[in-house]
Amino acid sequence: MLSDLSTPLADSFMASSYSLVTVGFSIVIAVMASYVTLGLARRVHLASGGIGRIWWLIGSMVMGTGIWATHFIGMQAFQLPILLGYRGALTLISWVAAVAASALAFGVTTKTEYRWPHFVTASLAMGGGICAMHYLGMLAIDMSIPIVWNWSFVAISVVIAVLASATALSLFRIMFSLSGKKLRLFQVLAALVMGFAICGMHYTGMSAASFASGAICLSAEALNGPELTTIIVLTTAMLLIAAMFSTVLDARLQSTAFKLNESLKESNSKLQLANNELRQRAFADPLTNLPNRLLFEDRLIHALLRLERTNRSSVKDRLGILFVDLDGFKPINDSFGHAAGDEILIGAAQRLLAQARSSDTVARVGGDEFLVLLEDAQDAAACMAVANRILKSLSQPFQLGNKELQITCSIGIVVFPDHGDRDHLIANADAAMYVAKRNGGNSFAVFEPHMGSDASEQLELQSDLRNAIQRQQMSLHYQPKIDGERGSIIGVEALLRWTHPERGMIAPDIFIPLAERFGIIINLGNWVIEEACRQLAEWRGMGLQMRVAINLSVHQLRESGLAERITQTLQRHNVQASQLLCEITESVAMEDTQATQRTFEELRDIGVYLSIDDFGTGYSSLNYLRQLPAQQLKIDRSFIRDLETEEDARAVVHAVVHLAHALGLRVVAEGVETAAQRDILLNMHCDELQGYFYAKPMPADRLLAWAKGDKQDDQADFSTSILGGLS
Ligand SMILES: Nc1nc2c(ncn2[C@@H]2O[C@H](COP(=O)(O)O[C@H]3[C@@H](O)[C@H](n4cnc5c(=O)[nH]c(N)nc54)O[C@@H]3COP(=O)(O)O)[C@@H](O)[C@H]2O)c(=O)[nH]1
Repeated sequence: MLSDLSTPLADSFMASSYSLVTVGFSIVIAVMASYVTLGLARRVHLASGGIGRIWWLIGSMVMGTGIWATHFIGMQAFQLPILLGYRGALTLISWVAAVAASALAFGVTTKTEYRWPHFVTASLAMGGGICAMHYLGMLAIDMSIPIVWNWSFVAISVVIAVLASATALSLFRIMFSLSGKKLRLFQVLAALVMGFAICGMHYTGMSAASFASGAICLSAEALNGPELTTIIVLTTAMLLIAAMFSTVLDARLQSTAFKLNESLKESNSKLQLANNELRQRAFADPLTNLPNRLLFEDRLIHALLRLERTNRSSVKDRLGILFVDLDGFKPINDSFGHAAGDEILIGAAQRLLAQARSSDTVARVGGDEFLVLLEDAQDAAACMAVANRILKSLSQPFQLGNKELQITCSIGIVVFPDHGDRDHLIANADAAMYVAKRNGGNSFAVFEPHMGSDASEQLELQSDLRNAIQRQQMSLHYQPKIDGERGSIIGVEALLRWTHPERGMIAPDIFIPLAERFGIIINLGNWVIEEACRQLAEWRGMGLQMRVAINLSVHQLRESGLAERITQTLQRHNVQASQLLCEITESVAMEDTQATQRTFEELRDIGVYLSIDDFGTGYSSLNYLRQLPAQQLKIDRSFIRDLETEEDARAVVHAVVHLAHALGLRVVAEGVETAAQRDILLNMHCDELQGYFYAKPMPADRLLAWAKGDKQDDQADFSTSILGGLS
């Protein structure tokens, strides 16, 4: 079908017409080429490196070829009375121009950085490329009379090409941020606008050209006719189909890759969450959410490394560690239940955090044990200030429902680098804490070397201690107690001794705390009960009636069945219960009042005598002590030491003697070292006296020899036994 679309400029020009089908075909080619190219160009934007460059090359070829094909198909639709043909070289150059312009335009538009200058460059390149291709293509027609140009139409064709390209590229740019249906819509829109740019330019450009009547085409024998159309159509169609196919394939691959990537991201984030959870569990205490020992040690290592870096030339900065152990936590847990215990622990953790700075670390490292790492502590005084705040804060009552519970704590302090090397800091803080605890709790102690906390040494010692009984390294030494009125021996205190094969005699001050901490004290205590009863039986066989005092640890008090065990041991050795006296230090009695009360009553029931040891060192409630079925009160030797020099000490001892007598208790003074002390105590009507003035603790056989006269002149006589003298 032919249609006259031309506007002849004058009679001297040939009439022209268009085949509408071929025009339509050229438009389809232009739109399709644009659609495929935009898809490819999007691949360029999404892909990276070499792949992106390949897509860019293919896209530029498809677009360039599309423009070029649109032009030549448009030329096939253009009908003149003469046959037109095209010079090969210029035809090729026009193709190169179209491909190059497309390459430039898409190269710029697909860049991540895209501003106004990029937009203008791309639009000019695209529009200019379409025009260049068209007019080079027209130049390839070699006419005997040159084509006459209407320059206004030429200009309009250029404007159409540039503006439509700019619009198409803008739509194309928007496509980058879209997906799904919107993306397809914008791709179609951009392809239509780009198709309009190519065709609009071409057909406007063709209206600008007039062919003179009588002119002939000198290149008519070059590229021409239906063959040319077939070649163009087939090449273009194949190129478009191949490009479209590869775009779809790539889109699928990209989408699969995208999905894989997304699922990988999702798996990664799940993995990350799981990792965080594991980390949290590995490094945090689940009850209080505080760091656990592992995390504390890690933070400590880092803090020490930082400190070592800043202190390279001299000690400028220090760090402190506070070992905080709650006093009396176990009884609360036992009496009020674990839920109450948990609440106390959570509350204690919060109070500790409130006393620390945000740069400090508060960790829970055991049942009721906490560690506080004070970074940038200036000195021990700064740590002590924090310790004081903690003591104050923890001693405030805890509100549990309608109950008010009160606890205290013991704190051990170490300062690095003053108190030992990095590997022993926590052990040293622990040792200092233990000293604070043994001093009655609710206090702190700063580490001193004699606290003997060398961790490896302690480990070695405790392992030796476990075998000490079996290896017969344990023995009891006995220190006489002298009756104040009669001046004769009224009994002895059995004191445990450990003869270590390499270290020699180890003092109970060192191994008893170790035994308590490592759970060996029960065995040792049982051995003491057994040995004391055996010795009593042996002495009885020799005609000596003796009362032996043994020391009980808080752990023994808490153990159920102590009274039963003592009863069985007494029976086995056929010893009267009244021959055994159990000493419990005041602070132990106060630490676990329920256990003390219960055990004291059981021991009283079986007939064993009871004594409150080291009286005056703890924070006793006299009302509570009054309720304990004890027969004796032993005044701590620190008061006896100061009797001669300090009026205060005399006043205290005097008051204690009166108080004890008022409560029906006998009073024992320990640590009597001088005759003057003895005289003062006797004047105060102290019932019993014990101390180096009379005799140091000694093995049973030495005690016998000593009793038979192997002693200094003014020392007590062991010749008579007065068992039964106590009421
Ligand atoms: N749970 C158990 N504790 C025990 C047992 N055996 C001993 N211990 C406790 O160990 C602490 C140290 O005991 P030790 O080194 O034996 O010291 C005792 C005496 O030697 C000492 N003492 C006695 N007289 C004087 C004196 O005049 N001056 C002076 N400086 N020290 C003296 O006092 C210790 C006895 O104290 P106490 O028990 O308070 O009467 C000590 O706390 C023991 O209790 C055991 O088997 N189980």
